[in-house]
Amino acid sequence: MSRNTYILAIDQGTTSTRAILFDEKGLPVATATAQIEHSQILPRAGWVEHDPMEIWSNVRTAMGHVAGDADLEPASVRAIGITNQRETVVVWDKATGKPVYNAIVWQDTRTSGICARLAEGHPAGADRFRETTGLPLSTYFAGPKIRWILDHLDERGERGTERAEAGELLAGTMDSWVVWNLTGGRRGDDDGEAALHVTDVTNASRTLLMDLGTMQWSEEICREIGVPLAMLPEIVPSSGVLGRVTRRRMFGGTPISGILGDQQAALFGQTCFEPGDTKNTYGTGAFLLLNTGTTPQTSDNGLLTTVAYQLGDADPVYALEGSVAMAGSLVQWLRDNLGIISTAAETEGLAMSLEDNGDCYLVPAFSGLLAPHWRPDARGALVGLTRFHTKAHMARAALEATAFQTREMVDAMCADAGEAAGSLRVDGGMVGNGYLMQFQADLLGVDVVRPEVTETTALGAAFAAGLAVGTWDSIDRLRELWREDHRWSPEMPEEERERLMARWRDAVERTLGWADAEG
Ligand SMILES: Nc1ncnc2c1ncn2[C@@H]1O[C@H](COP(=O)(O)OP(=O)(O)O)[C@@H](O)[C@H]1O
Ligand SMILES: O=P(O)(O)OC[C@H](O)CO
Repeated sequence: MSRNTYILAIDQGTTSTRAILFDEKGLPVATATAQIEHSQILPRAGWVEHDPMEIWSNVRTAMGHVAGDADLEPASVRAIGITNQRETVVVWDKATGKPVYNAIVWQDTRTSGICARLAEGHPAGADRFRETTGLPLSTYFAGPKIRWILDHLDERGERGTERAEAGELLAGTMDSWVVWNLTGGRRGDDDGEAALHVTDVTNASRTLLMDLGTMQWSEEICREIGVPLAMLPEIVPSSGVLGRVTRRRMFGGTPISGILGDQQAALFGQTCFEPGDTKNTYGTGAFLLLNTGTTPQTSDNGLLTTVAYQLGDADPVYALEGSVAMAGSLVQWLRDNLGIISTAAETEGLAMSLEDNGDCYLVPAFSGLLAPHWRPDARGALVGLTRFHTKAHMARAALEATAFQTREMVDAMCADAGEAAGSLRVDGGMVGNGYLMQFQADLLGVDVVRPEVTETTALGAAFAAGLAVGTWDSIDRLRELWREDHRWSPEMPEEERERLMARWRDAVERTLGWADAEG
């Protein structure tokens, strides 16, 4: 293999960490990929944590697998790109590099009280920070999670707030944590290298703390939420050399030149560079992003305004996003909690064994509903059951739930953008399910298109990193690398599509108000 030819992408996701090597054609090198799962720590209902040290260890192990590829010379890796589960936060001690608490995961709802208190009595309620940040007050985002950790330390007499204000504690999303460790980590190891504390604009735009207009932390909102500025990372563009891997580690000296939150990375990997380009990722959750160009667009229909990417010192590009928490995770729930399937892929055959859905709907509001409803008080429901129903109906209802939720987000996007969607580019673990993809095309009434490389998240991070070091000279070159693999076209009559949507909306209504909004 020739030198300086590859880009290494590290994809630190909700359930696993992947390391994938890409060549100059944007194709993964099959012998140099690794995927390692980490523990999901569920201390009580609604709480979800990860062990940051386990994740860091998995990053190193995954990189080790890639480095161990028999044909690879480490020096032929030209740059590293990082992509990550967004909103999940780590707070760590700057001096020791040790986390002071487990990472609080994006799905975790323990901050419902903090969010409700911040919204209470304010004329705009949960939308009080939307104009500045693009986001509603919700347990989903990172800022209130950081505040929760500081409160927790204060309650235990561990001076969380004081130490954060003094810059002794640092906070960051998973990108910050991985970069900190790759570039030096614990001080005092000591070859004089200082670890970097940075985050990219896309991750920062998910904290509820960043001003979308200035791309800087909003001092006012940080004060309101109670997150000291001294503990926050520097915000950097998504593509640009920000530092190098410390000399004492694997791939020592390699530039780190791309960071993107995973959903923005998938948008980038799908080469959705033009305003109007849209992708949907079907993984643990489902995330629909629409490129809206260089002006942030506010949603009147329950979507988020977020940063799509920023290349060097160019103007940032924005997106509208619809996020739903439960998609593939609902299939996992059928497998792990109910035990009615043994693999996720089985759902396809079960769904196809039926002529219709038997008027049965499964609304996965397990921890409330995110876009476009934003209802923390909703809880899951299976409606329409009779003695006739079987596990095949449950499997089909679980798959269809993902398609119905996607259609709700697409409808919101069309209402905001004032135009109907063209085709939809798709990726993520569930796109291997032909039944779901056909049903999605039927329900949307547009083509659903899967690319050849479905690891679009990792690919997006590789693209961002490679652009910065000259592997690719422009986004036009990246566009040429995207290739279609499969297309599903709508076959369902319009009347049937709308009948099914009406039944779904009715089912959703029945889940609202079941739980206390403050958890
Ligand atoms: N053939 C399939 N049919 C339905 N769901 C699937 C299928 N294959 C994988 N999944 C679901 O996709 C998810 C994994 O997708 P992935 O993109 O790897 O997720 P993430 O990156 O969020 O960890 C799992 O929740 C799994 O249940
Ligand atoms: O790690 P994933 O693929 O489940 O993505 C998680 C999202 O970034 C949460 O916003």
